[in-house]
Amino acid sequence: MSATIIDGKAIAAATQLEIKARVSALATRGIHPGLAVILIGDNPASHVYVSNKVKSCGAVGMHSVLEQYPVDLTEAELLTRIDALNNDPAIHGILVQLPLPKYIDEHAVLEAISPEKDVDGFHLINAGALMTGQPRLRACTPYGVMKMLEHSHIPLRGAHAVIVGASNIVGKPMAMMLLQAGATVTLCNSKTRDLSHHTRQADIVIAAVGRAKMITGDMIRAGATVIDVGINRDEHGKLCGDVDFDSVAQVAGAISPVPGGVGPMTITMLLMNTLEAAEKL
Ligand SMILES: Nc1nc2c(c(=O)[nH]1)N[C@@H](CN(C=O)c1ccc(C(=O)N[C@@H](CCC(=O)O)C(=O)O)cc1)CN2
Repeated sequence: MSATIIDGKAIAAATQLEIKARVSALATRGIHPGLAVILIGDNPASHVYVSNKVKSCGAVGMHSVLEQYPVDLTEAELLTRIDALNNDPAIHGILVQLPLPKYIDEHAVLEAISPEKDVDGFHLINAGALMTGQPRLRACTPYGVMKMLEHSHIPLRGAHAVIVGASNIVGKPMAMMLLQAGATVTLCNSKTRDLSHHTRQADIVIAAVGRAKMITGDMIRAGATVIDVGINRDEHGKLCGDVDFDSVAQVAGAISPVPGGVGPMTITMLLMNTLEAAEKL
């Protein structure tokens, strides 16, 4: 293996120390950042993620509330809860864990969260602010990737970044953040012809497509930086990313692993957004 490992766990730990210090500073102004997490249904992975979010709040000295509802909660009931949290002065950040049950309109729910408390950065106002170069609250996963690149001193200005996956949560906001940092961005999707033609030209590849190990070493230019956003299970049921780590690590200059890469940064940037929302008071 020749690639340097971009250790998301270590970067997350360092960033959480900074957040903790800023939380203490806010306490001197009588402000205690608070996060409300809403979880609907019994998706086991979602349960793990929300419990890690709540634990991480405690670790940096933030207040959190976890509201868990059965899968038959109606959309109207959910909107009523969001409205109450929008008006709760002890709550600075609200997130509704995705995916939602199919019968609930995700867009309606995300737009119901006050943009000032939208610590996932998914509200149209926050997505639009990012798009027009005036970022407010930013989507946590791409925000975390930007921190990882910054921490690893990967040059972005003038670099060619290829993103594989164009979701609202990762691919699209990632493209906007990289563009704003001066990168030339290619945004690929599931219908892109000859994907490796694009990835082989990249200085930076961001894999966010949701297919286990689909980015292989032959698709990567020697020395490129590869960030793996995927969370999948391989044929043995083991957690893996969208990147075939073993073959890509032979050619890449730097690579983030799964687990221990982008995942811990997603949670850390949620804390950062909650802090930033509270600091604006
Ligand atoms: N409202 C939201 N829903 C979802 C988001 C989101 O940002 N906001 N993202 C994903 C899930 N997610 C956070 O919610 C998330 C996924 C994975 C991790 C993580 O730390 N993964 C670990 C491995 C964990 C494991 O063992 O399963 C790692 O990569 O090291 C954190 C957060 C969808 N929903």
